[in-house]
Amino acid sequence: MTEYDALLLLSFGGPEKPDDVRPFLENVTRGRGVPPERLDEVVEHYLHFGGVSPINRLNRDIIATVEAEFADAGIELPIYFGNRNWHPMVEDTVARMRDDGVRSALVFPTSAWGGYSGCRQYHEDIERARNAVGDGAPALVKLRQYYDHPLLIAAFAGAIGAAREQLPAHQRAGARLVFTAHSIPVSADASAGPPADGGRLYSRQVAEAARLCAGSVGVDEYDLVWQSRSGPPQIPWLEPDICDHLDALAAAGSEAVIVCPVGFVSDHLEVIWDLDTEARDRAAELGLGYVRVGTPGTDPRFAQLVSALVREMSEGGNPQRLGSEPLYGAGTNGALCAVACCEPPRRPGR
Ligand SMILES: CC1=C(CCC(=O)O)c2cc3nc(cc4[nH]c(cc5[nH]c(cc1n2)c(C)c5CCC(=O)O)c(CCC(=O)O)c4C)C(CCC(=O)O)=C3C
Ligand SMILES: [Fe+2]
Repeated sequence: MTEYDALLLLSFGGPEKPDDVRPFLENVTRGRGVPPERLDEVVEHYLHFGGVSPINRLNRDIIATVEAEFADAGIELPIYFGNRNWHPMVEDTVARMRDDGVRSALVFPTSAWGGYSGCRQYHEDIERARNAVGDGAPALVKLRQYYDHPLLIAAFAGAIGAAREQLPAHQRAGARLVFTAHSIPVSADASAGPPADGGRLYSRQVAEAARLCAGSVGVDEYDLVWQSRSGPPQIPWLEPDICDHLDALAAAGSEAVIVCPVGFVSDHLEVIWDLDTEARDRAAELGLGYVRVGTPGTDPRFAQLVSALVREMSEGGNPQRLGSEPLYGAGTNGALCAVACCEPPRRPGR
């Protein structure tokens, strides 16, 4: 059994006060060709919530539930928290880990998926942080993708059932189940995963997770749509967009929707703005009943999932999983998990 001294929860990061919003967005979009008009729009989304993204608080809540779960499970690993784009920055956290004497740590990413943004970029964060710390930086071993883990699917399935109960009784049976995940450029999806697997690893994993969740709640007919597209309008991203899809459902005579944010582990800004604000308003205009499914982050099964991944990595054994799409994502010190996996798109100016 390999010995590890700590777990690092590695996430995206978000602003915690109005003055943080611009510098945070500059970190996120550095060199990525996101047009200024889109950025101005996103600034407004954050300011709508007082300039505070819920994401850091949610990650601290996740850490608290995982600490309790580790205590129950007899896993003696302190948990550290670091982000890609905002404080606590992963570089600072890894420096603190070194100062605390951590030699070797597991890294739990808050994205369940393959693809550049959801997986490879986390390897890059690990490598950048270790380089910044230099001598004595701990070895960092990233945990694998977990999009089809039975505990994740069970948490979503439970939340779908609970959401259905929130609809008025007469809408429950007929409500359309709609899964949604973060859109990415079609070109980024095409290069997601090792080329030998044929690409599209992100959208294939999302589609499989949706199928598994629907199956767990006994629903045969459902939809998968995308949200929160960014980038210049002439570049194609995964479609249909959630709001366009609500129009189509209303036109086809649907009376209500159950919207499941299968692509997100917690209620961060894309969920509370794009779903709880924009999509909900659209549904109201269309006269569609609307309920949004809760995310799994604070479900005890999510903490158990972290324990299970830690055990799997330290004790070996086959991954517990329900799906069959290719599964990657584990790597040491930022090394890629497979040859040419999730090559980043070429962007202007790079
Ligand atoms: C696949 C995916 C996930 C899920 C996997 C994972 O969780 O990692 C995710 C998560 C998140 N994305 C987030 C925020 C943002 N994403 C942006 C931009 C982008 N996201 C992309 C993809 C993804 N993003 C892409 C292809 C871009 C275009 C620019 C680029 O090529 O990188 C921008 C720039 C402005 C905009 O254009 O919207 C912001 C502010 C937050 C924090 C929210 C909060 O504060 O609560 C979280 C968790
Ligand atoms: Fe994003």
